[in-house]
Parts: sequence; structure tokens; C-alpha cells
Amino acid sequence: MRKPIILGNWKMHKTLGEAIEFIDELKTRELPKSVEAGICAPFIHLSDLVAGSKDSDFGIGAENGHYEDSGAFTGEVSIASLADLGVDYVIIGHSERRQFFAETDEAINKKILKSLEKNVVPVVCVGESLEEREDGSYESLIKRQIEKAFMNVTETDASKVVVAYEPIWAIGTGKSATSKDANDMCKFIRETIKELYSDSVAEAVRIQYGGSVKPENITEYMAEADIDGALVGGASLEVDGFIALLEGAKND
Ligand SMILES: O=C(CO)COP(=O)(O)O
Repeated sequence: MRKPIILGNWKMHKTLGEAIEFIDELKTRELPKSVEAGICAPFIHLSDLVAGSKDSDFGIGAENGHYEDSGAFTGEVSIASLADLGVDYVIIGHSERRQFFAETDEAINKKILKSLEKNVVPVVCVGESLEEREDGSYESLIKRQIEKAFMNVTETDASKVVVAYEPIWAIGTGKSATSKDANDMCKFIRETIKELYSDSVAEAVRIQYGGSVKPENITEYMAEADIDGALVGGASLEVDGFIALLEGAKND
């Protein structure tokens, strides 16, 4: 049985004061034990959030990281230093990074390998554009993204990876994929992983859906067999909304 996982992706939102206020409030609330919860926040907040979430029931993640441990990479933050800070997750290959920061499948693969080496859970995003959905090329695109992401990842490590299926046309648009369409793609991703590894890896890997997930639709997605959680942008910015997502994802 895969443990459901709900992660907030705050993107470029919140000042440090607002971020700390959120975490301090979340710590006072009862969170469902059967759901793994985490908040992925801008780099400059991470040190305070990791310290502030000690002994809490939720983890803290970064939204990106560099695969080199150190070096002349102005403006970048290494996954090694994120691990040293005590970060639990790192989002890798979000479509906004692929689109606006020219992140390639090759760089994404290196980041995944580095995260696994440093014991930080990689949350790998894949997803198609509206054009690719409409012209029918989306399955081959997603298959390629998965194959490249998992290149040289060992069988033991593969099951630690979290995959987030995020169709680009559903991100921040209010236009979510139907639960059936989202599940079909999560199932397709699981089958691709099975081809690359084995039945047991495919059964263990957690696959999230992301794209306009909110408290009102989370239970629909979670009712689907191949959706194990959600990567949530806008609806993760308020404590009550975030808790409602966790409540909607619990399976006990
Ligand atoms: O990109 C997303 C999460 O990574 C989804 O964002 P929204 O939930 O705001 O659509």
C-alpha cells in the first residue's frame, strides 16, 4: 500500500515572515497520520522552515537544486547544500523550470541522481502542453521524459522517486484534468516504470497529479487507483486549504 503524499509547491510566493507564520500555524494543527505532507518553498526560506518544522508531522522541500556539489554557478544552490540543511524533498523538472529556465532532460536526470545520492527525495515533474495533448503526441513525450529521468537510477533507488504528472495546460489555469484522464496518465507512467524496472518498483513508486488541485476536487483524484497524491500550487498557500487537502487524501 503506497502512502499518499501531498506536497505544496509555493513557487515564488510568500515573504519569509509569511512563510514562518504558515509553518507556525500548521504546527499547531492535527494532521492526518496516514498522509505524508510537505511544503516546498523558495530557497531563502528553507533554513528557517527546516528549523521551524522540527518535530512536526510535515517535511520541507526545495523547488529546484543544482547537481554539482559546488562550483562557479552564480545564482544556483546545490542539492548537496540542501541535503546538509536537512531538506526532505526537492522538486525537479517542474514545467516552469523546463519552460522558463531551459531545463533539459539531461540536467533533470543529473539532479535526480544527486538527490538520491544525498538522500533527498526527488519529486520529478513530467507533463505535456495543450498542443501535445491535442495532437496526440503526449504519451510518447511522457514516456521519453520518464525514461530520461530514470536513466542510471538503480532499481533500489527508483522506488524512492516521487513522480508528479502535471499537464502544463492544467497548471494555475483552474482547468484541471478529469480524474479519469489524470489516472490514465499516472497508470501509463507506472507501466513505463514497470518496463524500465519491475512490477515491484512500479507498485512502490508514488505518482502524484498536479494542476489546479484544490480541497473541492482532491477526493476525486485520490479515489483513483494510480494517483497517490498531489503536488499543489495555489491551494497550498493557506493553512486551512492545505489541511483540507491532507484530509481529502487520507485513506483511513
Ligand atoms: O504547478 C503546480 C504544482 O507544482 C500546480 O499549480 P496549481 O495547483 O496552482 O495549478
